[in-house]
Amino acid sequence: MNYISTRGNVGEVGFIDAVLMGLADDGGLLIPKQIPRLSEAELTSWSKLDYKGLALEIFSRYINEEIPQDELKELIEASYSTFRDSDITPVRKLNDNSYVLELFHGPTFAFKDVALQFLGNLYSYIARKRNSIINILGATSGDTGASAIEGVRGKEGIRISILHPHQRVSKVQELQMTTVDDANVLNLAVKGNFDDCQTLIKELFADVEFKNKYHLRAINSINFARILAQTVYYFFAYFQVTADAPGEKVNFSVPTGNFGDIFAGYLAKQMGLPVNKLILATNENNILERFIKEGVYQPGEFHITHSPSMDIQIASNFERYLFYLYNEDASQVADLMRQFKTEGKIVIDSEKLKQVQADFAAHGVKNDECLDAIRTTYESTGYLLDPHTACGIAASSPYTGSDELTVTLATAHPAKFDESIQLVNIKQEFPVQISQLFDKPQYQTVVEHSKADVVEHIVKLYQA
Ligand SMILES: N[C@@H](CCOP(=O)(O)O)C(=O)O
Repeated sequence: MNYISTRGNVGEVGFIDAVLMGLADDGGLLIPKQIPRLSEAELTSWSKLDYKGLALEIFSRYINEEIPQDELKELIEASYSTFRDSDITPVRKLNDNSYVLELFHGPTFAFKDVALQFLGNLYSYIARKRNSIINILGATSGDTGASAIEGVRGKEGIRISILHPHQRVSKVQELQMTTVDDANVLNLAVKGNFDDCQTLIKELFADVEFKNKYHLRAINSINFARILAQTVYYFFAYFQVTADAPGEKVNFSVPTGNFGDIFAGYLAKQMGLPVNKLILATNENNILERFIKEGVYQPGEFHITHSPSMDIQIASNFERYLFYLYNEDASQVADLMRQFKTEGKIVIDSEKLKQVQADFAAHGVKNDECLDAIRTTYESTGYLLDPHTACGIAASSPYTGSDELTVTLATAHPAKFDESIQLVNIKQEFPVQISQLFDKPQYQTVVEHSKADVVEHIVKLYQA
């Protein structure tokens, strides 16, 4: 399997080079040259596999012999042995045909661990095998940063700098990142919002000379390895909920800000998983909802919400979807992205909009609606949702109560967002791994929203 760029100006590369390149050198995103398509027989045989077995099957389709099977198996084993649930991502029934897929049993209590435990180990593997220097640069609205740091802290040959928006992540997210005292970790709290952080790092990745000089590596979902690892739980959940109805189509409701998690679902569907609707759940930062409903992709006003990890205007992985929407025509994608840069928006025609609406449904959840979903779900089932999952549940409501099976991705543990949970007057107990963070000293550097300031700090770490 080789990888190409959504903008068509990068020669084909293998999986490891795609991981190392992160953002494609032409400014686009890397995608597999061909999406592997599964036969019904393969799907049936996969339905009996456990999580790690499924991961091995899926990863093998995208990695080929670059990483020998036994070594890939070891990487998977090491990555998922850190999870607290033996199913890795267990599925719970909420009521009738409605399920939640719990993705928060990894070390930092968020879905990001599923991919970043793997990517952290993969980077170590690449550092050893290829003698490559791994200087990670990432941006976070809270969860990716904590998870990426946890995935590589203290690891030989790896350094990591993470930019987060100063005072715009939850207290627990901040503590998870900034209480880490390993010398290979740098936390920069940028005076700005997540989009500012993401734009800064994308500018640095797009400067290919700088990127190569400092060996910059990505851990955000611009890195295809992130998407790949996240497809596994769609398959896993599908097989759990259709055990008595194999082949039946399933809806997935996905809280998403950067379009990465839902794009992984789209990829699973293109591989042949019987997915019905992909329901895109977002908050008041609703660029993706507006795109799906109206066909216009244009950032709006920035809102601070109860689901801070989704306080995002510009969704990285949107470009990957555009590539498939425009029938894999990289030159059209490059034109559209140029247009976005100059005019600040992309408008698609009615034919394309029909296709978008066949692929996705969308709902932008207002702050009150999010709290309402937490409260009513707790009262009716005793299940406590985190505010992002609550957006997923609210967005899925038109589909639940029917005959259709619907799975909502539970992207984080509620203890990460106690500020929101307190607003509905629910008292929760913190897992010990979280409560102990409050006694630790914090390490972070507050910086202006300035490329020069960020560069100064990260270069110091990378040259250490
Ligand atoms: N919600 C994310 C934002 C970064 O998204 P990513 O999927 O590209 O890493 C976060 O919690 O940091």
